[in-house]
Amino acid sequence: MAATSGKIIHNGFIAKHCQQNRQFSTQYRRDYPALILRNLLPLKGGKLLRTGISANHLRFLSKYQNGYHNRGTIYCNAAETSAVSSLDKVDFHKLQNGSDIRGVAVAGIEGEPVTLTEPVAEAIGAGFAEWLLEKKKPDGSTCLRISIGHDSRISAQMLQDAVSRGIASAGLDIVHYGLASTPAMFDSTLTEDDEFLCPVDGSIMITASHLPYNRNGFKFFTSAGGLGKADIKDILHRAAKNYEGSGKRASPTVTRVDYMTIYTSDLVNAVRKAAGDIEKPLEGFHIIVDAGNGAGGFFAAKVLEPLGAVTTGSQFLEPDGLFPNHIPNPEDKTAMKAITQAVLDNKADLGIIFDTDVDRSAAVDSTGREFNRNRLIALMSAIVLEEHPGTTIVTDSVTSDGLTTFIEEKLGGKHHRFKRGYKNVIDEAVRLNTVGEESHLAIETSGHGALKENHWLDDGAYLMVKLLNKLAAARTSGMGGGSKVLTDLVEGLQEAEVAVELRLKIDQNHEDLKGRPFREYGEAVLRHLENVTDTDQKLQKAPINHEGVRVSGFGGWFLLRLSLHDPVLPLNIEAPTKDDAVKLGLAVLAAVKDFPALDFSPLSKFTQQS
Ligand SMILES: O=P(O)(O)OC[C@H]1O[C@H](O)[C@H](O)[C@@H](O)[C@@H]1O
Repeated sequence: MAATSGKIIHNGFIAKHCQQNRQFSTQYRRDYPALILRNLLPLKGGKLLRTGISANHLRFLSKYQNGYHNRGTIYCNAAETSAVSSLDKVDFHKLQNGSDIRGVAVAGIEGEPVTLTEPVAEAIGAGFAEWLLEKKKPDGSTCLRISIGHDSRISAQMLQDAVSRGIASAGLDIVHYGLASTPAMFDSTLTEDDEFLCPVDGSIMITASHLPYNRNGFKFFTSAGGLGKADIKDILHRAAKNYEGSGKRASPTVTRVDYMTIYTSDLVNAVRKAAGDIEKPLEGFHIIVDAGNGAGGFFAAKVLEPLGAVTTGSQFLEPDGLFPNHIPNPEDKTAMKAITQAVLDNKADLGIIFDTDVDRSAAVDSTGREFNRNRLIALMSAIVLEEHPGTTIVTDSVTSDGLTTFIEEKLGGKHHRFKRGYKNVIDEAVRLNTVGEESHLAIETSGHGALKENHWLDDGAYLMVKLLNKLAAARTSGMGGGSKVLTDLVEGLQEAEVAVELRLKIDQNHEDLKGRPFREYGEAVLRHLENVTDTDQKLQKAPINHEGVRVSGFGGWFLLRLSLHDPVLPLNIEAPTKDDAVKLGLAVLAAVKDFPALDFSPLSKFTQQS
């Protein structure tokens, strides 16, 4: 969604940030009475003491931090940032996580020292600003502008202020959006709207997606999309230099913009337009949202309700960076159980669940059947193939054989199974279009998904808008209410009785690595597995495969591959029965047990169960 019309700024004001002590304090401007916070939090000289913040205090702070209220000035240090001294030597490259930056931002968990300190974040902010200057090469008359948003994590404000100082040191303008979603941040690089100071030249989302509360990180965008691995490496390289250099300190001038107003009104307008310009196309539908206390709570009040839907029974809409109810993650079984139960208890038509930063989503129909993983891809493929017959659907590597059959035989499309990683999948769909193969959907089993019609924006909320369009259109054409229209669309998708993912860890300190990086070791395991399966008559290697070793046999399949981020070999097995799945597991076990640095105990355990 990229807005192009003029709109009114809400909450727009200028906030000047004062120069801060490099090691300790972060200044927040709030109109919540400073006294209340002072009573609750241990203060010393206008700053929080750096020890003894209890879980309750953190919870209070996490909720409090996410309001849009401003003015009164409070000096505090929301998250403890110095388990390592702030000027300790830092290996910046270890903060790279594929095409994101991630680290530990809150102290207190044993064995997880803080790596994302204020000085580190400040150096990263400066690194991104320098990278952007080099990319855009503005002439002297223009000043580049960067938008910054964050999810509900308790370290969000601390990191936001620190990256802002870094950006200001490079002389760029800064716009704060407050609590926002990752897709909204990308959207702000595309939207043309002077009043909202858009488009921005670059954008930063402060999030660590579904990871635990003590982690945090950064995602970066320009109008060309999310930055790739090489760009992140470059930014971290620059950050390391900034961190070591003396670096000039800057007091950023920040403009606050309620960008989520633009973003949500675009989502609302998309549904209205698809329904033939009806004001309340979802009137009479009961739809429940579960935001898992992440940033997605807006979807109930700002998207569904204006469209006429009833949202009672929605849960965990309040931002709470300690995630007290469940992990905001549609891949998590507890999270899916929570939304399913809410739909059944409230006799709702549909349930919608988001991850923390709303770039991933899943749904549940009125009978409690989940639309996630392969079923969500099947549903989205059905919708997109109705609009674009024959188009190619690009997915990640762990998708099922049943999905391929469904897309190709039932829907008449083409399934291009590529690699794991949302950026890989999106980039591949973009590439296919450039070489003449039409593709309109790139989607992962993780719940990430992007459409060509939506600028290839990786947006969990927009995926849900496509489902809402379908509900609204079905009712308009007299096809009856409820989510049956969606359930009917995935009719015929074959789903395996047994579907497991086992994650086999590589011990990086094991002598069998002989000092090699874990990736080399993992690749050696994969090569060996490939050779062994080549000689087994009962197994057939997938003729086209872009990642790891994918093999069919015993009516099912397995895929062993290297994790995108971790020293782990994830193994997916799908089969019609447990016995068949065990046979596939035993074939893998026979090959990997020659590698002592690999912890294959989850696989041994799986093959012993019958
Ligand atoms: O390779 P894995 O460890 O399974 O992780 C892969 C996943 O990592 C992150 O969560 C990305 O956001 C996903 O796009 C990706 O699929």
